[in-house]
Amino acid sequence: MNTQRILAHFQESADLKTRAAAALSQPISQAVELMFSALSNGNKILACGNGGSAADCQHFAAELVGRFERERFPLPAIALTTDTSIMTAVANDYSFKEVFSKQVQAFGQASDILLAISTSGNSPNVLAAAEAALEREMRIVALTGKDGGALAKLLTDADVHINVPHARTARIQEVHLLTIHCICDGIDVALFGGDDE
Ligand SMILES: O=C(CO)[C@@H](O)[C@H](O)[C@H](O)[C@H](O)COP(=O)(O)O
Ligand SMILES: [Zn+2]
Repeated sequence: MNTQRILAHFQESADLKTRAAAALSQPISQAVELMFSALSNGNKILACGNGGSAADCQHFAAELVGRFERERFPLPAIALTTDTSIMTAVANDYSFKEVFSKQVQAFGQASDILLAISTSGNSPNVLAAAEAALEREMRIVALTGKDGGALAKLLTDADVHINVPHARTARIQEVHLLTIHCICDGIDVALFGGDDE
């Protein structure tokens, strides 16, 4: 394979990360505050998304329940993407659109947080989960790209929108993962202190 193509991927990803830092640092900081406050009050975080974003949900839950960089007690985060029995039953008996919203209705409580990840902001099952979360008086942290899609329009002033300024799904996902690591670090700093206390 032509290595120029590989170099172009690295360059585009690095350029986007540099460009996105200024735009995203404020909403990422708001997401940390919202999540830390919810966790401190005994609430939990539910996460949903499709494909690569499903992997991001699991990655995030692993870092909260296990650990990120510091030794600490487990924090309650659940990826709604992992139980194949629930997902196949709901998809088979109702619709794929409801695979996350049924779980939000089952597990979500007022003041819990839904981490909704969609590069287009238009995945019907993520939108249904967001609607179910709002009905339950949960707050939403939305990770999107492109124009934020229909998800952007659902959010209220109490929610946080982290919108990656790019059109390419892979590039957006790469910034979503960096954002997730920033959030995990922010929660650790809120718990234990750090350079920016
Ligand atoms: O990882 C990738 C593409 O990089 C894919 O698996 C991608 O996540 C899937 O096509 C998703 O269904 C896209 O959904 P969304 O980000 O638009 O909500
Ligand atoms: Zn991907």
